[in-house]
Amino acid sequence: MTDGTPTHDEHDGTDDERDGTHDGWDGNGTHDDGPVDREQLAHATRLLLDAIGEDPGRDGLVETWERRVPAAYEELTRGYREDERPTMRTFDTETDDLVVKTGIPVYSLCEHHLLPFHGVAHVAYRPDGEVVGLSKLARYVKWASRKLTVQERLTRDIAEGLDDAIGPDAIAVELSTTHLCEAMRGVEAHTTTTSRATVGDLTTDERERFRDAIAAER
Ligand SMILES: Nc1nc2c(ncn2[C@@H]2O[C@H](COP(=O)(O)OP(=O)(O)OP(=O)(O)O)[C@@H](O)[C@H]2O)c(=O)[nH]1
Ligand SMILES: [Zn+2]
Repeated sequence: MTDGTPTHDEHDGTDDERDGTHDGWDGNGTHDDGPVDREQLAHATRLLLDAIGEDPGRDGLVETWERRVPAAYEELTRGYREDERPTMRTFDTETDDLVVKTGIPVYSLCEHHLLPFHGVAHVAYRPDGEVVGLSKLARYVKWASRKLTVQERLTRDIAEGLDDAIGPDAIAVELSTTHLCEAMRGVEAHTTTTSRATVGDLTTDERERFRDAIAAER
C-alpha cells in the first residue's frame, strides 16, 4: 500500500473501520499529498452510504467508499489545484481577426446540490498580438470547471482566466448547460441554461460572427 487507500481484501466489516482506523489504512493517518484528503473522503462516503440505509460492507460497495469515490472526487475537483492549471502557451500573430471556438465540453458540479451540470462552452476573442494554442482553450475550460461552483461564476472565471492567459483586446465566453439538480430531482425539468461573460467589447460584427458560429454548432 503506497497511497494510503485500503484495498477490498483488507476490509473485514468491523465497526472500527468507521473511523478510518482499521488495518486497511496506512495507520499514521496520512494520505496522498494531493488536493483531497482521500481518507476523509472514504470515511464520509461510508457515512453517506450508512445514512441512506445502504450496507457499506456489502460486496458491491466496499471499493466504492474505500477507493472509487475518493479517486473520483480527486479528479472532479482538480480545478482547486493551481499546479494543475494548464500551461497556456501563446504565439505571436499579426492578425486581429476574431478567433472563435465552439462546442467545448463542460462538466462541473453545482455547489448547491453537489450534482453535475454539463454542456458546452463557446469562446471568441480578438487577439492583441498573441493567440493561444487551440487545444488550450478546451484544456482551460476543463480545468476551471472541476470544482464546486455555479454556472454564472464559472462563465466569468473562464472569461477572466483566458483574458489573463491570452491578453486579447476582447473576449466573450458563453456556456450552455443542463443541471442535473433540476433534471433528476426537485423540479425535474430538463432545461438549458445559457450564460455569458465578456471582458472588453466585441464589435457588433464580431458578436454576430460569434452568434452564427454558436448557431452552426447546434
Ligand atoms: N443561478 C444559478 N442557480 C443554480 C445553479 N445551480 C443550481 N441552481 C439553483 O440554486 C437554487 C437553490 O435553491 P434552494 O431553494 O436553496 O434549494 P432547493 O430547495 O434544493 O431548490 P430546488 O432545486 O428548487 O428544489 C435552485 O433553484 C437551483 O436550481 C447555477 O449554476 N446558477
Ligand atoms: Zn444544484
